[in-house]
Amino acid sequence: MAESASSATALLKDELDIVIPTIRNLDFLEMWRPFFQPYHLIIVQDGDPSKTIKVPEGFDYELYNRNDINRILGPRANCISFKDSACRCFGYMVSKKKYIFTIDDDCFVASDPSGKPINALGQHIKNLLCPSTPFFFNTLYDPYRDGADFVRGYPFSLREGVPTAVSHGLWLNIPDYDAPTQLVKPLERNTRFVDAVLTIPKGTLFPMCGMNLAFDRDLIGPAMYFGLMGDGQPIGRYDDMWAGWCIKVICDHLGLGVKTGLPYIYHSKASNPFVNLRKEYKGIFWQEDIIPFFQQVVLPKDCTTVQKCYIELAKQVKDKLSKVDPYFDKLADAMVTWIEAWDDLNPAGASAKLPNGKA
Ligand SMILES: O=c1ccn([C@@H]2O[C@H](COP(=O)(O)OP(=O)(O)O[C@H]3O[C@@H](CO)[C@H](O)[C@H]3O)[C@@H](O)[C@H]2O)c(=O)[nH]1
Ligand SMILES: [Mn+2]
Repeated sequence: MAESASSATALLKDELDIVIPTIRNLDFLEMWRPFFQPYHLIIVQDGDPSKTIKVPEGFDYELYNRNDINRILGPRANCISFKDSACRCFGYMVSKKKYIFTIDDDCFVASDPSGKPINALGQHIKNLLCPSTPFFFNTLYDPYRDGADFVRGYPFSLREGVPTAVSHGLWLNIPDYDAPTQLVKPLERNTRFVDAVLTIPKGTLFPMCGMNLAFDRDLIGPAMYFGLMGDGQPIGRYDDMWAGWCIKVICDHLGLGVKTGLPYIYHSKASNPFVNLRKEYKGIFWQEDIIPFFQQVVLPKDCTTVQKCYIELAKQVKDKLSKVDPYFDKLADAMVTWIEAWDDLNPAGASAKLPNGKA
């Protein structure tokens, strides 16, 4: 029987939104009901806005389609992707909560090796409420976990850790492989459950997947822009990757932590590798320039807020990546538009206790 988060016991019930990008009906929520029901959902409906998305009874949600995005953002709506899961970042922008958990609609409840259903949301909350250790690697993994600690030789001056901004979960069954790997290994399934949560060390980038991801919106929200993907764009399936590289250099600069590992979800279906190849191929060779760019990024000391960091990053993208392809010039402008829209919808000091409801 799944351990359920009743309204009374649901951790961060009024401080966390669940953001779901979708082009399908949301029947998958039935299996998540024991864990998700107490929480507010923000559904970002992609594709045809005239299509009706069915949400199972009993969930508290707000739903935005493309007409809503255009109405709310006006001309700035062009920074939100269309016909790509990148549209989910609109949900981050309109949320009024401190925490976000985002999950794909083909991600089901996974079971741990004992067969117990995994409360992925509960584990993300644990990860976010526990410090990270980006400055010195603890070889016994998460030192704050019951039954573990800092090992001998770990500097005591670093044992307080830093605030955790991002919790990156993993996937059983269909792994998040790129199209070439998917084509070479069509039958490969991830059956390996690794019972660990790791802080990604400072100065190390990672490939962030958006299908099972949580973050502290107050600490890093403005940098969680999923870029220009999908319709009318030369690239797709690099939405979460781009956001992951941006948030990691900013977290490193601001002294915030990023964790990966538990929780697992069960990724139920593989998207079409041929369609994926068409979306990804430019990214596969562009990233050989993008990664060295992010590895050399230095943010000035006076970049003391996420917005200032992000605007500075956009400038450097424009200066140094536009020569790779004019797309990056457009992307850099969209990064600035995103921050303008974010600050419009989230004026500094606005109470996080605002009621739910359509922006
Ligand atoms: O045009 C679209 C397509 C899909 N969605 C919604 O987005 C998620 C993910 O869709 P799907 O599971 O079909 O695709 P995956 O390849 O498994 O997605 C993963 O790869 C990355 C693609 O960027 C991403 O990080 C992962 O999500 C579902 O909820 C679809 O309903 C959409 O909104 N628009
Ligand atoms: Mn999927």
